[in-house]
Amino acid sequence: MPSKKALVRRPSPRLAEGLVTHVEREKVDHDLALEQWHAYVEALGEHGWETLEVDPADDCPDSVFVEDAVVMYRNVALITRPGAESRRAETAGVEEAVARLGCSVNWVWEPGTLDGGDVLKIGDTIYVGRGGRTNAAGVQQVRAAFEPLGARVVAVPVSKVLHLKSAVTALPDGTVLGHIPMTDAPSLFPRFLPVPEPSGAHVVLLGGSKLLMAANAPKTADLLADLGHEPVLVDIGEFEKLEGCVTCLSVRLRGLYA
Ligand SMILES: NC(=O)NCCC[C@H](N)C(=O)O
Repeated sequence: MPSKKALVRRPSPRLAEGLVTHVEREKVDHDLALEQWHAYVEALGEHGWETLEVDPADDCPDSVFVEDAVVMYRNVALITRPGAESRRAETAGVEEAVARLGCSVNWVWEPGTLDGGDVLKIGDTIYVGRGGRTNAAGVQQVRAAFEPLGARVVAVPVSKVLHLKSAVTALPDGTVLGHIPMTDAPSLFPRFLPVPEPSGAHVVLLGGSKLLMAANAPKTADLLADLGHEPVLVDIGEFEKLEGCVTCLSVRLRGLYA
């Protein structure tokens, strides 16, 4: 049975200083963010996920966005080299956490840069967004790490948003969900479902037909419920002010050899 463990990382006291690139800076309410983070972790737990906390990185404002520090494929963890220099110190704690869980560990090296938010896995196809955070050498290093294990890596341009997964994610049946104004090349995906809200493009697959989604995409939640999915809504508004979304607050580990 696949593992249902997920890594999460408690927000740094410096969260409000997190990077913003494509949005205007808005004041982040730290207490509310912490409350939203706990509710997010609880939602994972309620749906059968054992959450494991990576040691906090209090000096790194963006460390709560733990998915950017590692990409998992089967039992192999590829430790990233984040495109933003201020985020590079985040990876050490994540590396330790995945190594402790028995993953085989690999690294992205200079000149490569890669953020986990640019990597969308659908079965054995790994889409990698080449954009502001992930460069061509980073894409190539994902190929080198995972293609020998049976993956096929497809590079996708990203220019309108921070990460590939800010624009698109995928449903359990592999259909790619995206908000058209944020997506560079929807035609690259074999099945594409346009959604009416920017946050509606982000789903975390909880298992079965359950989809973890941001509460501020009600029209998309209705659309997906009407298609037979079961949206589970969480308010992550404070993280969205920093260009975070539901996907980036956890790393699900499904290929562990426990
Ligand atoms: N994978 C993600 O969507 N990560 C969000 C990262 C947000 C953070 N403020 C950043 O700019 O790096």
